[in-house]
This record gives sequence, structure tokens and C-alpha cells, in this order.
Amino acid sequence: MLEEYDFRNDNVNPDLNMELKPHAQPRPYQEKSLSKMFGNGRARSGIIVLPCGAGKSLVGVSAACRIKKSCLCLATNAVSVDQWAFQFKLWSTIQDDQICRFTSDSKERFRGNAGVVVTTYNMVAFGGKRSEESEKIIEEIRNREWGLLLMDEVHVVPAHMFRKVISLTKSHCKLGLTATLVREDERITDLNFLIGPKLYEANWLDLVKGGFIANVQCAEVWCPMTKEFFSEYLKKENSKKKQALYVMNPNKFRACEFLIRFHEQQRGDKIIVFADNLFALTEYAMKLRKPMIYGATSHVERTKILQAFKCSRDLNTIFLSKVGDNSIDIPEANVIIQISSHAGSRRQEAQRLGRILRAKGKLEDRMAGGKEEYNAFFYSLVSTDTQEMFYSTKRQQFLIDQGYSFKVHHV
Ligand SMILES: Nc1ncnc2c1ncn2[C@@H]1O[C@H](COP(=O)(O)OP(=O)(O)OP(=O)(O)O)[C@@H](O)[C@H]1O
Repeated sequence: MLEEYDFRNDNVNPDLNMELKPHAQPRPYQEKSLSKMFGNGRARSGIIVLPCGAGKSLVGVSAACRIKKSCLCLATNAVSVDQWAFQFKLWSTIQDDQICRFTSDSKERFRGNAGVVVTTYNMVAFGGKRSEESEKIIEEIRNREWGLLLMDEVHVVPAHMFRKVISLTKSHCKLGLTATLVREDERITDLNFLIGPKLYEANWLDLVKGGFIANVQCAEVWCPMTKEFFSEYLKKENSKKKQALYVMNPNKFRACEFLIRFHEQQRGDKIIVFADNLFALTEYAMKLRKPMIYGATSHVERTKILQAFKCSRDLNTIFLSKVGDNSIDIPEANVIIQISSHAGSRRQEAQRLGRILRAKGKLEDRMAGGKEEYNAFFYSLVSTDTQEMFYSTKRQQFLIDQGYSFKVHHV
């Protein structure tokens, strides 16, 4: 049975006076996804899949504006909570005192009898001891009947946390948003069961043709192992060092150095280099004299680096560990170089590609037949004849299913 909410005839829950602002003009695919949700004048629960940078926020805010009841919006971390609160204010007429954030740093409450609360899955699901203030807010969240439960990045939240959040809150309609409906644990069916069916999935290449997301050239760069590294790689006693050897392969290092120089100097691009392996991240970043961000980088340092990367022409390349997969928002970047990754994760691959999908420049240049053919570049550096080749093929599967093709470059 599909869960449907007849929000117009809900006389029990107070209305929330909120409209889209006139400048908020949903694009055709955003409109289409909303029409799947509101097809018969009621709100249907389910999941909308749009690639990163295609504008999930406007879809979420539009859904809340149509239902016009209290809305609980769940994000994966505090940075996203701030972004969602900002997006609600950007696209809708919601008053400042009708929207509030609930995180460990901001414990706001809305005025009046209806509003929007933006918080994290963790804040709601947390089972430990809370401050008195948090306890009161969480009680309100649990006791209220929400018109809409808006759930961001549904593919990354562990299934048990979903169950908890859904069982702790009461909502008439649930909308899940995601860019990649793939999980390595194959628990996607749990999402359908807990939230609802997939309502709409945009075709990535159609969005590229329309100029709504960047046109990415994907390439796999095959780097032969040097003789010394390969003979070490083959030794039995080095089985634990295999990854370090194929990541630190000097030919791979040189390819990375070449690509950075080419994109910085010839095209004036902004580059992110991803490495999951911390040793490699540090070595590469130090040798190439570029800043890096990883789990232990302080908030102050991280902000300083990101600010310089965004605004200064002197800093065009940064190194990121997997902390950058989801939570760091860097719309300026248009080149990704992967030097090491999490085994065969298709989701990580898609998530990383998503970092550079934000379309830049003029719409008419980007559209099919426009001036720019490719305006973003995604490179995976792979040491040939090693395990990495196998992982790489698996990682690409999701993107290939979306219609991307990978060009192979030989070093
Ligand atoms: N209909 C629209 N009209 C104009 N700009 C839009 C529209 N929809 C989205 N955008 C812009 O596109 C950009 C991406 O939107 P948004 O941040 O919502 O993407 P997203 O799908 O949430 O991406 P990510 O997953 O990377 O966060 C933003 O700058 C947003 O303002």
C-alpha cells in the first residue's frame, strides 16, 4: 500500500504559512519529480533521486511549501543542517522565527504552532543522556505530528538508524532525497520499505545535455609499476604492504604531478586530490607542497584552507582524505584526481564525482552543442597489474550504468 497524505483536508495539524519565493522556479526535472510526489493532490511518500548539484534542496523546500504543515528535515551532519536552514530561507517565504536548527551547537525553537526543524539523524536517534534543554526539544520533536519528514542523503544513513528515527517520530509523509541509490550493503530495499518507493530518478546525461550539471570527462590513468615496486609487490612477505606499494608507485606520483600542473597552468582549474590512504595523502601533499585536510585537521585549519582554495588564485589544489566524500562543500572544484580509494565502493566513486558536478560558467556554453565540451575532469590513477585494477572496474559500475564512459590513458 502506498502511503498518501491528504494534507489539504488535514484539519488537525496547524498550517504553516510558507510559499516559494517568485525567483524559485523549479527546473523541468525538479517539477517532474514533484509531480510524481503530488500526482493526485495528495502527498505520496518515497524517494527522489537526483545527481549531486542538480538541486535537491529546492525539491525538498518545494515539497514542504506544498504541504504547508510542520516539517522535520533530517541531514547527516551539522554543516548540512546549516545548509538546509539556509536553503529554506533562500527559496521560501518562511519567517526566521518559524525555522530552527537543532544540533549540539544550536538549540533553537520555532515560535507559533507550526514550523520547520532542521536537525541530524544522530540527534534524533541518540539514545544516551542529553542536556535538559535538548531533552525538551527532542520531546517536542517526538510528540508532534509532522506533515513532512524530509530526509537528506538517505543512502548513507545506516538502516538501523532509519528504523529508529522513523519509529520515534510521527509523520504523515516521508520524502527521501539522494544522489545515488546504491549501497554496498545492498540494503536499498530497506529504504523502500521504510520510506516508500522510488518516485523519480533523473537521467544524469539528460541533465548534462540541458547544461544543468557539469559535463565530466572520466578517465582511468594506467600507471605501470616501476620495476623495484613491482618486485616488492610480488613478494609473499609483503602481502600487507601491497596497498602502500601500488599507491606509492613512483609512476603514479609522476602522473599526479603532471595532471596537477597541466590543469593548474593550462586551464586554470581547481583540483581536489583524493586519497583514502593517510600515509599516501601525507607523502603526496608534502612532496607536491599542497595543503591537505583529513580527519584530524582542526576546524580552524580546515576553514582556512577551504577559504583560500575557494577565493585565492594562489591555491588551486588541495588533498583530501575520505572526510571530503560527503561533508565538504566545494562548488569551485572542477577536477578530481583519485590516488587511492576504498576498495570497490561504487557509492564512493559516485559521491566523489558528485563533488564536481556543480555546473560552472554560462548555461549556453554548457548546453549540448555549446562552446565547452568538457568542463570537469575525473581521473582515477591505477597501478597496472595490481589489485587496484580489479577494484577500479567495480567502482566504476554505477557511473557506467548512468551512461558515463571511462577513457583509458596510458602513462
Ligand atoms: N531551479 C533552480 N533555479 C536556479 N538555481 C537552481 C535551481 N535548482 C538548483 N539550483 C542551484 O543549483 C545548485 C545546486 O543545488 P543544491 O545545493 O540543492 O544541489 P544538491 O542536489 O543538493 O547537491 P549536493 O548533493 O551536491 O548538495 C545551487 O547553487 C542551487 O542554488
